Amino acid sequence: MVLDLQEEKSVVKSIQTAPKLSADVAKNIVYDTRNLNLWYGDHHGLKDVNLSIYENEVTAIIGPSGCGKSTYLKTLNRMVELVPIVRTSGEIVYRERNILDKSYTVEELRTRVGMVFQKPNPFPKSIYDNIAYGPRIHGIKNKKILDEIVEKSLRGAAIWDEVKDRLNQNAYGLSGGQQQRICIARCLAIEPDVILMDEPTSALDPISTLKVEELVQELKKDYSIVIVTHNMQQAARISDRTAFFLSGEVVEYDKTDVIFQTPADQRTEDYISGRFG
Ligand SMILES: Nc1ncnc2c1ncn2[C@@H]1O[C@H](COP(=O)(O)OP(=O)(O)OP(=O)(O)O)[C@@H](O)[C@H]1O
Repeated sequence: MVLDLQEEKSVVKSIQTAPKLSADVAKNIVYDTRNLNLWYGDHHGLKDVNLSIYENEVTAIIGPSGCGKSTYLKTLNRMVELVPIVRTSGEIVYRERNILDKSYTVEELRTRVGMVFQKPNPFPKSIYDNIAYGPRIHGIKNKKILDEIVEKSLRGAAIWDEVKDRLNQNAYGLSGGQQQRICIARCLAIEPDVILMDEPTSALDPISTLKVEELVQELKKDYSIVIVTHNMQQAARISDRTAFFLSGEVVEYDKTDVIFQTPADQRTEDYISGRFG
């Protein structure tokens, strides 16, 4: 599909304006997960999960290995469907529509919900082409518009100053921390509504980790962020709400201060004080 300049501008405008419709924002809930159950074959991976994700907040998902954190995150963009043996029941209402309903296409969902993975995974392309990839798929070919999107996204991911003079160099030449911010910029280039992050700093050194954490704080002004982390200090530092998962269940979900200072459930207290996990 080739668009003329006027059409491209209108595509850009619709991508930029669509996700943040105020009429969508009943009670500021972005995702409302209702009685979600998930099975991998016979294994009951998520059990009656009820969880609301709020707009312009950072929501942390914590819990010991194998408790279902990544599984839950991957239901929010339906990536979990890539596993053929997966079955789900319940609802995940995103902006007032159930995304588990077959009429909701994955393609539509992925224009709204971006994802950043544990290991930085830039494409083996130039920095510029990494960022322009998504917009090009959406039909944007005009160089000036792509230039603007690339700069805005790299600025948004706090890496513009570091890469602006080498946009045509391969992204693989960057450090791990820089690559992760390129991946975040790539995510921003499609103007998502929500950003899902699956342990985005676990492969990074402490300084890069700090930069990504600062970035997450900045990004929540414009996006809603759900972050899976093993690092409880990180959850305490950067999230507004925290959900503690155990064996596929949400044991406790509350404001992060409450979870870390006055948890209601003994199992939460035991976990955050390092007694297990
Ligand atoms: N593709 C799969 N097929 C079968 N079982 C799976 C699959 N992926 C995950 N599981 C199982 O589902 C449960 C939850 O896994 P999940 O990866 O969501 O946990 P997690 O809390 O993210 O763990 P970790 O912190 O180790 O990444 C585990 O028992 C895991 O073995």
